[in-house]
This record gives sequence, structure tokens and C-alpha cells, in this order.
Amino acid sequence: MAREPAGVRVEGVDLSYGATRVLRDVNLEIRPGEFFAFLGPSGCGKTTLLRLIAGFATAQRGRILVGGQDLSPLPPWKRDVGMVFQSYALWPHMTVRKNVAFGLEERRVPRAEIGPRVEAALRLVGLDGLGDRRPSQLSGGQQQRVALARTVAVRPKVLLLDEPLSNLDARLRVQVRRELRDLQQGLRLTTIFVTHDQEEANTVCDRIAVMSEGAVQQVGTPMELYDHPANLFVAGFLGTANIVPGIVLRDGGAAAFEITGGTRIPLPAGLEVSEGARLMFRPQDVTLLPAGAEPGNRRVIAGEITHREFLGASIRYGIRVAGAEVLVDAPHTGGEHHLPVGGLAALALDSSRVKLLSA
Ligand SMILES: Nc1ncnc2c1ncn2[C@@H]1O[C@H](COP(=O)(O)OP(=O)(O)OP(=O)(O)O)[C@@H](O)[C@H]1O
Repeated sequence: MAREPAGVRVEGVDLSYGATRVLRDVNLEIRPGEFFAFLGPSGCGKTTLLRLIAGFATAQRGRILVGGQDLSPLPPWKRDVGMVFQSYALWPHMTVRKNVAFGLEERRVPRAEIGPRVEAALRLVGLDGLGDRRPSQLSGGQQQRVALARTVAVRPKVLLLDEPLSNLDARLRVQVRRELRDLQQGLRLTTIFVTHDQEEANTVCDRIAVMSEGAVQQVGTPMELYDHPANLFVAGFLGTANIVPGIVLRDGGAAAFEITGGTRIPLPAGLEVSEGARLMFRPQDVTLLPAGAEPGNRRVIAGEITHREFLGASIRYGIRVAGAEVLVDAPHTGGEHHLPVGGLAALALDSSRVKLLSA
């Protein structure tokens, strides 16, 4: 139903509202047919960037290109960019069929073409048979699909989705995000998905731009971002990150990280180490030893177990280390085997799994 997929290029975009800088020198390259996410906390500017691509906001500097064409001179309705709003924005007094037809009528698509295109769009999102209902007679997930059908029916080159799953309950969200991914793959439609939910971005998107305070922090596949975060913000936003305070020590060519209170972790040679760097590791990246156990050649930090949560496949311990609390996951192997809260434990750190990151 879509045309040849087009790439999207964001070039040097700065956008302010009055004295508030909302986007700071944003540069992105979204590939044709890619499912791409803007991920970041509330207020980081991701919706503004989406609205800019759609033509509902204006930048002070920079430009947006779709398929190599500069969109700046074009109003929203001439952009070949379809946006699905968080609220769905369906007309309550119109049937599903009318809602989907509306955008085609507005674009003066010939009458004879509208009917078949509406039916095809409804079929595509699995709503054939429900065309005569009104939005109030549909579930949240079905309403979302109407909003999608309405956008897809106009055959945009780029599909923009603003937190499309946020109005759905948790169970439906998981089902609909899978459907969304399948639909996007079937259409090969370049799609940009705005979300503050890392799990959502990880499960549906090919690549993610992590944003904070109007700036892109890092772009990569979900696994790249998780395994090789560029800084502490990205590490903490994708997955659980333990950040341990301490200082970087240099002894000739060798560098080490000294955790507040004592233990030194040698750092690989040649690693670029900035002064304010912190040690980061994931809950599953360390081994938990009972106090007094033999650590082998690993570095050990001791701490007090402050809490314990059973997660099914693993047990998550909260452990107080150098004044900070770190989370450690130990595999659950069956039975009532766990360490007592209030007791001491030792974290065995493998220096190849820990990372040194800057703010
Ligand atoms: N029209 C506007 N006038 C003034 N400030 C605005 C306007 N629109 C957005 N902002 C501000 O710009 C910043 C970014 O807003 P934006 O909606 O893009 O963030 P977001 O990352 O999408 O957040 P959320 O997840 O909460 O929607 C916020 O500080 C917001 O208050």
C-alpha cells in the first residue's frame, strides 16, 4: 500500500520556545523502511521533534529532508508524512469507515478510489467488518487501529507515531506493539515512534535515538545501546545500571578505579578515562558470593544486603556498597536458596564486564 520507502534526515535542528531551548543541534539519519524510536524522559523534546517533521512546529535553524527533499517550505498537508496522535483524534460522530475516508476526501482523492482504499486500510489493520461502528463502540486497541488505518490510507512516505500505546492497558500494549511491528514490516513504511518506555522502544524498533534535554545522546540498535552506552544517562535509561562512586587513579600508564572505601578495579590499557567517570555494571554482570567465599582472580567489593526480591528466573538483591545501593541478580536455581537480608555479601567484579562512563 505504501510507496517506495523514503529516508528521513534531520540536519542541525535548533528549536526554542522563547528562552526555552527545546532541541539542540539535532542530527539524525533514519533509513528507508526503518522502524526508528525517539526515546527519552518527559520533556526531552521528542514530541517537538516529531511535530517538526510533520510540519506542526518550526525550527530556528536546520532542516528536515524526506527522500532527499527539503520539507521546510511545505505545510503539513503537503508533506507525505502521516502522524498518529497519542489521543488518536478520531471523530466521535463518524463511523469507522467515515473516519478513515475523511483524510482521503480532504486530499481530494477521486470518489471511486476512496471506497476501495478505505476497505483495504481496514483490512490491513484487521478491522474489516467493523466499518459501521462509531469509535465509542470500539476498544482502545481497536480505536488505535482506526487511527492507524486512517493515516496509512493516505499512503504517506513516513509514518509518525506519538506514544501510540500509552492509552492501552498493559496486556493490550504488548499485543498491539507486536501487531504494529508486523504491520510496519509488511508495509515497509519508514516509521518513527515516540516513547518514554524503553521496553516498548526495544521490542518494536530497529534503532533508537536516546534523547535528553533536547539533545540526542546516542543512536543505535537496542542491543548496542544496552551493551555499549555512551554515557551514564544512556546506561541508566536503557535497563538497570549500577553506578558506583569512586575515583580514577593513574599509576604511570596503568589506570584503575578506586571505589570509595577501598577496592581497586584495574582498567584496560588504552581506555580513555575522563576525570568525573563512574563505574557502571548491570545487575547480571557480577557474581554474588557469600561473605568469605573464594573470589578467584576477580575483584571483590563487600556490602550489606538491604533487600531481596524474587523475580522468578532470578533473585534481585539490593546491596549497600560505598554509600550507594547496587542491584545484583543471582540466578534462581530452585529451592529456598538465598542470602539473608542484613547479612554481608561480596560482589565479584570481572573487570571485563564493568564500564567506565562519564555523565
Ligand atoms: N508550544 C510550546 N510552547 C512552549 N514550550 C513548549 C511548547 N511545546 C513544548 N514546549 C516545551 O518543550 C519541552 C519539550 O516538550 P516535548 O513535548 O517535545 O517533550 P516530550 O519529550 O515529548 O515529553 P512528553 O513525553 O512529556 O510528551 C518541554 O519543556 C515543554 O514544556
